[in-house]
Amino acid sequence: MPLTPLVYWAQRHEDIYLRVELTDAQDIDVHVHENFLQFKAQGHGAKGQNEYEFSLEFLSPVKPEVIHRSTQRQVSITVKKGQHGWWERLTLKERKPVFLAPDFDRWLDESDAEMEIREKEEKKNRLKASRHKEEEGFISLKTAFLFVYNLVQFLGFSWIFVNMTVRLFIFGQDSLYDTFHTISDVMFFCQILAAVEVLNAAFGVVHSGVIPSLIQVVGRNFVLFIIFGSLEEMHNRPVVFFVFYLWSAIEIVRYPFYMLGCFNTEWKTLTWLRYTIWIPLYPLGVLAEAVAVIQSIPIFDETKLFSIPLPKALGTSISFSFVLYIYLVLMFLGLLINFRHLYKQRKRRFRTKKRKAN
Ligand SMILES: CCCCCCCCCCCCC/C=C/C(=O)SCCNC(=O)CCNC(=O)[C@H](O)C(C)(C)COP(=O)(O)OP(=O)(O)OC[C@H]1O[C@@H](n2cnc3c(N)ncnc32)[C@H](O)[C@@H]1OP(=O)(O)O
Repeated sequence: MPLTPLVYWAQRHEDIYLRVELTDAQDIDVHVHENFLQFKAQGHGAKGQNEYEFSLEFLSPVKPEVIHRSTQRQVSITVKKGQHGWWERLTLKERKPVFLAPDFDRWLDESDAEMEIREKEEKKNRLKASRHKEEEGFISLKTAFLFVYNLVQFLGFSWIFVNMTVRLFIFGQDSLYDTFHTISDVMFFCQILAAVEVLNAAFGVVHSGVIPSLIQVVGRNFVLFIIFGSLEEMHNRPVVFFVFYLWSAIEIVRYPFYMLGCFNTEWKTLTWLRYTIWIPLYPLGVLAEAVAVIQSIPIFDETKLFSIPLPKALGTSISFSFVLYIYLVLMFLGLLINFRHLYKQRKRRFRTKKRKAN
């Protein structure tokens, strides 16, 4: 014959807690329907090892989900109230069942329970506020980092652009022949640093595309380090002037635009320039780079620099110019990808602005 275990109870505004005095309980079966709870389990209770069961008709309906957890000493049951609120008693009948008693370990009266809710909410708000502070700290660190990065690049490219322009006015055509000697150190610095842009895009620091940034940085550094840097014969060619001038012309607009963006500010003329002057500059820049690559092909063939040695049976070596022919095709593809990307950015930017203005 099943016996009834001792059951202790307590409540909060949202939950009912039941503690069933059964040790080593097994085959626990708890069912809840509307305001009815039924419990059945095998275990060691007040009357020794036996099957124990009880049922409760709650004061109000409860939610059907019920959580129970059994430990060596007891079975804990949590039932969610159907509606948030305080119950004046647990059961529908005013006379409480004899096996039921208050759980003084968890007992709180209504005002204490309200205080508990308030404390929990305050704790949550404090946590939220500290998270918000952390986020703000991270954002200001990110803004500071981007601002300094953009400032350094802006100063570098401004120095290049102004220096080349002044030299062009002073020395005329002669200045085209010694661009590499006067400018290359700063250009090397700026272009190595530009690798940061690929990392920024890859780690989501800024909303730039990774592929367009990679094409831009790899493309420029290939020309700078391989074509110009490794061939002394290229140093005095006017093509260096055109490549450097076209690169720096966009950057003295792009970096100040980003600097203002760091503070959610914009200057309309600068925005328009950033999203417009690439239209002539990009094809011209790639054209100038292609001319540099084509000019370097006979030099690589002659000097055999970077040529790839082959096994004797196949011939002596493959000239690096073979790689350069492939690169010329890649340049064309890179130009298409970045042109499309910049066109989309331009459309997005001006469409958003127009919508905001309406
Ligand atoms: C896989 C490798 C293969 C290699 C193959 C090589 C082939 C090579 C072929 C091509 C070679 C080209 C070489 C380059 C030549 C030239 O440069 S010619 C001169 C003219 N050039 C240009 O006009 C291009 C200039 N470059 C760019 O515009 C960029 O580098 C870009 C990656 C091509 C595009 O920029 P992107 O960042 O995607 O667009 P934006 O609209 O400007 O930015 C998006 C948002 O991100 C914010 N942001 C980006 N960077 C920063 C930053 N540093 N600081 C702060 N904020 C930044 C920006 O504000 C935008 O924000 P929202 O407006 O809020 O979206």
